[in-house]
Amino acid sequence: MPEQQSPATCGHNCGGCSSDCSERTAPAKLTPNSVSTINHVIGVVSGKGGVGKTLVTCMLASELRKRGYSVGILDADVTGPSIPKAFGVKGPLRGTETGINPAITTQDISIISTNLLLPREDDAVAWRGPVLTGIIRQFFNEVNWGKLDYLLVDMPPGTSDAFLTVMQTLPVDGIISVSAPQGLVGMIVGKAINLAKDLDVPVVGLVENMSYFECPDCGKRHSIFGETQVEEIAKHYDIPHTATLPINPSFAAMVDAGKVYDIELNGALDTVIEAI
Ligand SMILES: Nc1ncnc2c1ncn2[C@@H]1O[C@H](COP(=O)(O)OP(=O)(O)OP(=O)(O)O)[C@@H](O)[C@H]1O
Repeated sequence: MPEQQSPATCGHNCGGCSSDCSERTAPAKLTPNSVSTINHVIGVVSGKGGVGKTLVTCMLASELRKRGYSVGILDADVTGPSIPKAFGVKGPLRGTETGINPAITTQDISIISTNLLLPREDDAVAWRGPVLTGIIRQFFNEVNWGKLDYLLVDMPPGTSDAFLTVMQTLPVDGIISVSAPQGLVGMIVGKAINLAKDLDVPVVGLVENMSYFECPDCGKRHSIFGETQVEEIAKHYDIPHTATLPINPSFAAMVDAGKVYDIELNGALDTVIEAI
């Protein structure tokens, strides 16, 4: 949690202080730049790394786009960005007087990501918390997003600086949590859900990724990582909409080939899409 300041050291920066003092004001939310309007900001979070949050972000963006919405993705995973590769887009990006132009995929999805700003996509990013959070803010309010129905924010794993910055300074309408059917994952995902609730950000959906594997020969479903927990977690945390995704090697292959848009979901994420 943010540090608690004493009245003597108070800098009137409520976003960086957990004190519940009488002068506390809600942290101001950022607004997009003068050429941009964004109708809905949705965070995709997990708490635990490697559960498929980026894949789910890309799938949700693609599905929304296929339904005719204008969509952008803000890759808030500043040190481990993978959204551009999944869509097969590269930098460099160009700037204008109002801000930086996002990369646009062939399907017209706008993307901003650290990887689009680096000379080489495997260049390491070794920035500390304040720099990372500054970049996330700039990715929101110094990018020429234009008119977007949805901006999806792919969060880094965990609940540290980046998570707090997104939840407290971006006008997030709700989050979708991504989980996997392992007890440990469920517990850690719960931390992100609880923190979002503490910050008054509604959790609108839960996607359990790698929920099962369907044998391509006999069609039988196998619970590789354990039995599904999606309904149990949703009930426990009062999350209204759930969806499950199988383990499917073709998903990873499509991501690696930059063709995430072409993955056929066959309605797998419909309940969550309709919730946002
Ligand atoms: N359901 C799935 N079936 C097959 N492969 C998957 C599935 N979900 C994710 N993957 C693959 O697993 C890897 C990790 O997924 P992804 O990058 O989406 O996870 P993440 O939660 O965003 O990770 P990080 O914590 O690093 O941000 C990727 O190679 C991805 O393509």
